[in-house]
Amino acid sequence: MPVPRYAYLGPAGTFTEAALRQVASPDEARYLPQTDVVSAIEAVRSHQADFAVVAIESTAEGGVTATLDALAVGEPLVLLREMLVPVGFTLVAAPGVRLEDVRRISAHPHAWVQCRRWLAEHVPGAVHVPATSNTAPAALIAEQVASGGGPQLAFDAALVPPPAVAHYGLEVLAEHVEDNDRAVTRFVLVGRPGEVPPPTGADKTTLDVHLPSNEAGALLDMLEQFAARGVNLSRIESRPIGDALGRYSFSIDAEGHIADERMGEVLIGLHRVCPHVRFLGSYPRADDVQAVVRRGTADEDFVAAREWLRSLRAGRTH
Ligand SMILES: O=C(O)C(=O)C[C@]1(C(=O)O)C=C[C@@H](O)C=C1
Repeated sequence: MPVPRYAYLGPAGTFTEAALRQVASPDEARYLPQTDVVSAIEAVRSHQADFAVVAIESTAEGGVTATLDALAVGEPLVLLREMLVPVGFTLVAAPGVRLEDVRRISAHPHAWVQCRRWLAEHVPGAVHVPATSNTAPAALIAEQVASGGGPQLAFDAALVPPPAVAHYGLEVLAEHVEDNDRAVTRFVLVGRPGEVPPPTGADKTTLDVHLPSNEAGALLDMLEQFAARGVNLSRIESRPIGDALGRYSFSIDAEGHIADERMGEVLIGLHRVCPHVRFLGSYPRADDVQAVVRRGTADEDFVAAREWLRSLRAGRTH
């Protein structure tokens, strides 16, 4: 059996790597670090990787737009699993730097927003130097230290995941600098379409849907497909399609599995009323919360109703 290859946002020590470790240990898989989520997703499309692990949603920012946009177009891919990683940050620097000397802080844009209040209070006026990942600046500091001082860095300190501190041998300026101690990021395992993971009773289905242009009530029509079948949504976001102003696609996470009768009926309904529906997979929920099945929406209810219709069509009257 060939060793499965996983593309993910590196370098080593990112939260994305923590999510990947929940899927496959480095002893049984090849980890392929990438500089951004789009490259990780494209590595699967180009067959350089078998799977990608990417952030899709965070308690700080909602949907990760780079991921949503990369999944919405191009060769179809599917989500196979979701992983949750608690997120917190440590402010680090090269040895010798003091907190009062810090003016420029390197951080992934999502990390910066998650520490904004702490930074405004403790390092007022600090300038954000955007980084490609949470550990990219850590690797640069470690390189500079290893090269005995090397070329000057464009920043004085960096926000990094706590496990990266020991990995890169960094100096801690402050711990727990995150504003929300319940921050979580949701990651997904992305693969090429094939078999859909079996239903577990606690599943999610991800879709990308376009609405008919210039039609009053089109959004309501689309949402009614879910509401009428008792399917709850856990995320819905609009993203520009890009071909004209005012044209948006809707990225949706719905509770349930495509194998559930009610979800099947939702997809049939969406196919009827929406010009474009991309199925991005049904997969087990990381929190294992079972879907609440509203009265009249269990599999048996749909099967019985279909049987009743069949008998009416066959000439019976009840
Ligand atoms: O995986 C990482 O460490 C990242 O840098 C990425 C990322 C993200 O894309 O949202 C992951 C988790 C945190 O919410 C901040 C940044």
